[in-house]
Amino acid sequence: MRTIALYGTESGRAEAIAETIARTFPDRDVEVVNMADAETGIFRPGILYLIVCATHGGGELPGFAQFLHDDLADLSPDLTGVTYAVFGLGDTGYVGKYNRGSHQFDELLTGLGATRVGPFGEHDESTHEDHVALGTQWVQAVFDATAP
Ligand SMILES: Cc1cc2nc3c(=O)[nH]c(=O)nc-3n(C[C@H](O)[C@H](O)[C@H](O)COP(=O)(O)O)c2cc1C
Repeated sequence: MRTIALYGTESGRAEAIAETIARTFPDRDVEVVNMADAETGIFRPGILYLIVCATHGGGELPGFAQFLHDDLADLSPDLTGVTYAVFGLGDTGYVGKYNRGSHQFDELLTGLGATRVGPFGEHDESTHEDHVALGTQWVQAVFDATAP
Protein backbone atom coordinates (compact mmCIF):
# COMPACT_ATOMS: atom_id res chain seq x y z
CA MET A 1 0.00 0.00 0.00
CA ARG A 2 1.37 3.43 -0.90
CA THR A 3 2.42 5.21 2.30
CA ILE A 4 2.90 8.91 3.04
CA ALA A 5 4.50 10.15 6.27
CA LEU A 6 2.90 13.56 6.77
CA TYR A 7 4.54 15.60 9.49
CA GLY A 8 3.72 18.80 11.35
CA THR A 9 6.58 20.36 13.27
CA GLU A 10 8.00 23.55 14.74
CA SER A 11 11.37 22.42 16.02
CA GLY A 12 12.12 19.36 13.89
CA ARG A 13 11.37 16.29 16.01
CA ALA A 14 8.36 15.19 13.97
CA GLU A 15 10.38 15.63 10.79
CA ALA A 16 13.21 13.48 12.19
CA ILE A 17 10.72 10.71 12.92
CA ALA A 18 9.17 10.87 9.44
CA GLU A 19 12.58 10.82 7.74
CA THR A 20 13.71 7.89 9.90
CA ILE A 21 10.57 5.95 9.07
CA ALA A 22 11.36 6.29 5.36
CA ARG A 23 14.94 5.13 5.88
CA THR A 24 14.02 2.27 8.23
CA PHE A 25 11.36 0.74 5.98
CA PRO A 26 12.78 1.08 2.44
CA ASP A 27 10.54 -1.72 1.13
CA ARG A 28 7.50 0.43 1.92
CA ASP A 29 8.82 3.27 -0.24
CA VAL A 30 7.47 5.85 2.22
CA GLU A 31 7.04 9.34 0.82
CA VAL A 32 7.82 12.07 3.38
CA VAL A 33 5.74 15.27 3.16
CA ASN A 34 5.82 18.37 5.36
CA MET A 35 2.32 19.63 6.17
CA ALA A 36 3.70 23.02 5.16
CA ASP A 37 3.83 21.73 1.57
CA ALA A 38 0.57 19.74 1.61
CA GLU A 39 -2.84 20.69 0.27
CA THR A 40 -6.17 19.13 1.14
CA GLY A 41 -6.13 17.05 -2.06
CA ILE A 42 -3.24 14.99 -0.68
CA PHE A 43 -5.77 12.79 1.13
CA ARG A 44 -6.89 10.04 -1.23
CA PRO A 45 -8.32 6.54 -0.74
CA GLY A 46 -5.91 3.62 -1.04
CA ILE A 47 -2.99 5.44 0.62
CA LEU A 48 -1.86 4.95 4.23
CA TYR A 49 -1.05 8.26 5.91
CA LEU A 50 1.33 8.27 8.86
CA ILE A 51 0.48 11.53 10.63
CA VAL A 52 3.38 12.60 12.87
CA CYS A 53 2.41 15.85 14.54
CA ALA A 54 3.62 18.03 17.40
CA THR A 55 1.64 20.37 19.66
CA HIS A 56 2.71 23.97 20.22
CA GLY A 57 1.38 27.30 21.37
CA GLY A 58 -0.47 25.87 24.33
CA GLY A 59 -2.55 23.06 22.82
CA GLU A 60 -2.38 24.18 19.21
CA LEU A 61 -1.05 22.72 16.00
CA PRO A 62 2.26 23.87 14.53
CA GLY A 63 1.63 26.84 12.22
CA PHE A 64 1.56 25.12 8.84
CA ALA A 65 -0.28 22.09 10.24
CA GLN A 66 -2.93 24.54 11.44
CA PHE A 67 -3.36 25.88 7.89
CA LEU A 68 -3.85 22.36 6.51
CA HIS A 69 -6.24 21.51 9.34
CA ASP A 70 -8.29 24.66 8.78
CA ASP A 71 -8.42 24.20 5.00
CA LEU A 72 -9.71 20.66 5.51
CA ALA A 73 -12.28 21.86 8.01
CA ASP A 74 -13.46 24.60 5.62
CA LEU A 75 -13.62 22.44 2.48
CA SER A 76 -14.95 19.40 4.34
CA PRO A 77 -13.99 16.81 1.68
CA ASP A 78 -15.41 13.30 1.94
CA LEU A 79 -12.44 11.22 3.13
CA THR A 80 -14.23 7.89 3.09
CA GLY A 81 -11.70 5.18 2.18
CA VAL A 82 -8.72 7.18 3.51
CA THR A 83 -6.71 5.34 6.18
CA TYR A 84 -4.33 7.00 8.58
CA ALA A 85 -2.39 6.45 11.78
CA VAL A 86 -1.32 9.12 14.28
CA PHE A 87 1.79 9.75 16.36
CA GLY A 88 1.66 12.85 18.55
CA LEU A 89 4.57 14.72 20.10
CA GLY A 90 3.98 16.75 23.22
CA ASP A 91 4.89 17.39 26.82
CA THR A 92 2.70 16.44 29.78
CA GLY A 93 4.00 19.59 31.48
CA TYR A 94 1.33 21.39 29.41
CA VAL A 95 -1.44 20.25 31.69
CA GLY A 96 -4.79 19.85 29.97
CA LYS A 97 -3.17 20.55 26.59
CA TYR A 98 -0.99 17.49 26.23
CA ASN A 99 -0.83 16.33 22.64
CA ARG A 100 -3.93 18.32 21.68
CA GLY A 101 -2.52 19.05 18.21
CA SER A 102 -2.37 15.44 17.10
CA HIS A 103 -5.79 14.77 18.63
CA GLN A 104 -7.26 17.75 16.77
CA PHE A 105 -6.01 16.28 13.50
CA ASP A 106 -7.33 12.84 14.40
CA GLU A 107 -10.77 14.17 15.30
CA LEU A 108 -10.97 16.16 12.06
CA LEU A 109 -9.97 13.25 9.81
CA THR A 110 -12.38 10.87 11.53
CA GLY A 111 -15.12 13.48 11.26
CA LEU A 112 -14.52 13.68 7.50
CA GLY A 113 -14.98 9.92 7.13
CA ALA A 114 -11.36 8.67 7.22
CA THR A 115 -10.45 5.61 9.27
CA ARG A 116 -7.69 5.52 11.86
CA VAL A 117 -5.71 2.27 11.96
CA GLY A 118 -3.19 0.82 14.39
CA PRO A 119 -2.24 2.24 17.78
CA PHE A 120 -2.26 5.98 18.57
CA GLY A 121 1.42 6.64 19.24
CA GLU A 122 2.81 9.40 21.41
CA HIS A 123 6.00 10.91 22.74
CA ASP A 124 6.07 12.87 25.99
CA GLU A 125 9.11 15.13 26.02
CA SER A 126 9.18 15.20 29.83
CA THR A 127 10.15 11.51 29.87
CA HIS A 128 13.34 12.22 27.88
CA GLU A 129 12.68 9.07 25.89
CA ASP A 130 14.09 8.84 22.38
CA HIS A 131 11.32 10.23 20.14
CA VAL A 132 12.77 8.66 16.98
CA ALA A 133 12.96 5.20 18.57
CA LEU A 134 9.38 5.47 19.85
CA GLY A 135 8.17 6.67 16.47
CA THR A 136 9.86 3.78 14.71
CA GLN A 137 8.30 1.27 17.13
CA TRP A 138 4.92 2.87 16.52
CA VAL A 139 5.22 2.53 12.75
CA GLN A 140 6.17 -1.13 13.07
CA ALA A 141 3.01 -1.66 15.14
CA VAL A 142 0.93 0.18 12.52
CA PHE A 143 2.39 -1.93 9.71
CA ASP A 144 1.74 -5.10 11.74
CA ALA A 145 -1.86 -4.03 12.39
CA THR A 146 -2.51 -3.29 8.72
CA ALA A 147 -0.70 -6.28 7.22
CA PRO A 148 -2.91 -8.17 4.73
C1 LIG B 1 6.44 27.08 22.89
C2 LIG B 1 6.05 25.63 23.07
C3 LIG B 1 4.75 25.31 23.33
C4 LIG B 1 4.38 23.96 23.53
N1 LIG B 1 3.06 23.65 23.81
C5 LIG B 1 2.72 22.36 24.03
C6 LIG B 1 1.38 22.02 24.36
O1 LIG B 1 0.49 22.86 24.47
N2 LIG B 1 1.08 20.70 24.56
C7 LIG B 1 2.02 19.71 24.44
O2 LIG B 1 1.68 18.56 24.63
N3 LIG B 1 3.31 20.01 24.11
C8 LIG B 1 3.68 21.31 23.92
N4 LIG B 1 4.98 21.60 23.59
C9 LIG B 1 5.99 20.51 23.50
C10 LIG B 1 6.26 20.09 22.05
O3 LIG B 1 5.12 19.51 21.46
C11 LIG B 1 7.40 19.06 22.06
O4 LIG B 1 8.59 19.72 22.43
C12 LIG B 1 7.59 18.36 20.72
O5 LIG B 1 8.53 17.32 20.87
C13 LIG B 1 8.05 19.31 19.64
O6 LIG B 1 8.04 18.64 18.40
P1 LIG B 1 8.61 19.33 17.07
O7 LIG B 1 10.11 19.45 17.28
O8 LIG B 1 8.29 18.38 15.97
O9 LIG B 1 7.97 20.65 16.89
C14 LIG B 1 5.36 22.94 23.42
C15 LIG B 1 6.69 23.28 23.13
C16 LIG B 1 7.03 24.61 22.97
C17 LIG B 1 8.49 24.95 22.68
